[in-house]
Amino acid sequence: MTMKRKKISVIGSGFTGATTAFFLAQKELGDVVLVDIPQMESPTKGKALDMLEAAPVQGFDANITGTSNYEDTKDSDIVIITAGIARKPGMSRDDLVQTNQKIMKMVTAEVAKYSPNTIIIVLTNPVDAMTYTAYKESGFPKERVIGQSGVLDSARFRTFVAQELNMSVKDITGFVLGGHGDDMVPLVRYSHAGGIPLETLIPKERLAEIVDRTRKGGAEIVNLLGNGSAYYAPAASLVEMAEAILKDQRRVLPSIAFLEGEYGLHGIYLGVPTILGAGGIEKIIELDLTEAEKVELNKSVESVKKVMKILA
Ligand SMILES: NC(=O)C1=CN([C@@H]2O[C@H](COP(=O)(O)OP(=O)(O)OC[C@H]3O[C@@H](n4cnc5c(N)ncnc54)[C@H](O)[C@@H]3O)[C@@H](O)[C@H]2O)C=CC1
Ligand SMILES: O=C([O-])CC(=O)C(=O)O
Repeated sequence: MTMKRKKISVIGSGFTGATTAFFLAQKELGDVVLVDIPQMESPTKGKALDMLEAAPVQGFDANITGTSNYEDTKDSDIVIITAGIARKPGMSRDDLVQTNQKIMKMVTAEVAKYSPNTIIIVLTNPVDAMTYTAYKESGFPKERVIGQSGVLDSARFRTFVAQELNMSVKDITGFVLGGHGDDMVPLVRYSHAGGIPLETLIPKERLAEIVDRTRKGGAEIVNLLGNGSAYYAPAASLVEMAEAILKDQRRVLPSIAFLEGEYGLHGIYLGVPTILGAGGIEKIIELDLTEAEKVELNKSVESVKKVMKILA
């Protein structure tokens, strides 16, 4: 029996796109096609070749190519969209909406034309609204258009908790609900260290500080970098989602999913716990929320709706 390699296209060959391409190849999840605009074709080809030349040293079997021609993305199993501008210190993610919506529309149209059966994962900010844009523009079923925020936000939360407790990050779980903005909702009640509820291990005030740092985790990196936003942890998060889909793992991961009644919400893309498998979002998991958590979630929903109103 011959096993065909998977094909993964990554649109946008900037910091997040290039890093994602490299992680995908290192994990041998498939052959990677890295796409950018024609003016960026040469550096995109250069990055792809440079990565490919790491293969003999690191010992991975995956082809990586750079292009500005969407024909090269034909019949992708997964397309990851990172195309667009990133924020600079002092900006919010929402300040990117007008520019990135235009880019998202153009990119999605090309992606859908050449890979009508693919699964799209969106990273571009403001990601809840951009995932909605890709959904509308592609005409794909909602299960096949997914956004990335919760894996990253939970990873930040888990990092800070592991540091606080001086424990392995491997044993820390976290759950972040809502939009990818400053009022995201890290669900402490559903977070554990080695199966032990965090609330029994960390004093309330410290937990509140960790939640606050998580909410501002993107801005913390933006301020440190000075000229761009995070890319290693975002790329790692995209790859975890892509792997769950490509290998039909049915992982329980937070994704930005289209809600039609879940959590009492309709017609909005928002970060919720999901099962990711071969079909994309196989299931949205509804958690019981306390009244206080509901209030926090609604605040986050209002922020996402405000950005969605700007969409043309
Ligand atoms: N959802 C999340 O958790 C995260 C989202 N982001 C977002 O991801 C996006 C990308 O970030 P970076 O890679 O750091 O930015 P970057 O500026 O390094 O790369 C963006 C790339 O997109 C390309 N691009 C622009 N228009 C395009 C088009 N029409 N077609 C194809 N490519 C196009 C640019 O030429 C550039 O190479 C930003 O919007 C950023 O805010 C970044 C980190 C986490
Ligand atoms: O903060 C940003 O602009 C990029 C991003 O979404 C993140 O790192 O969480």
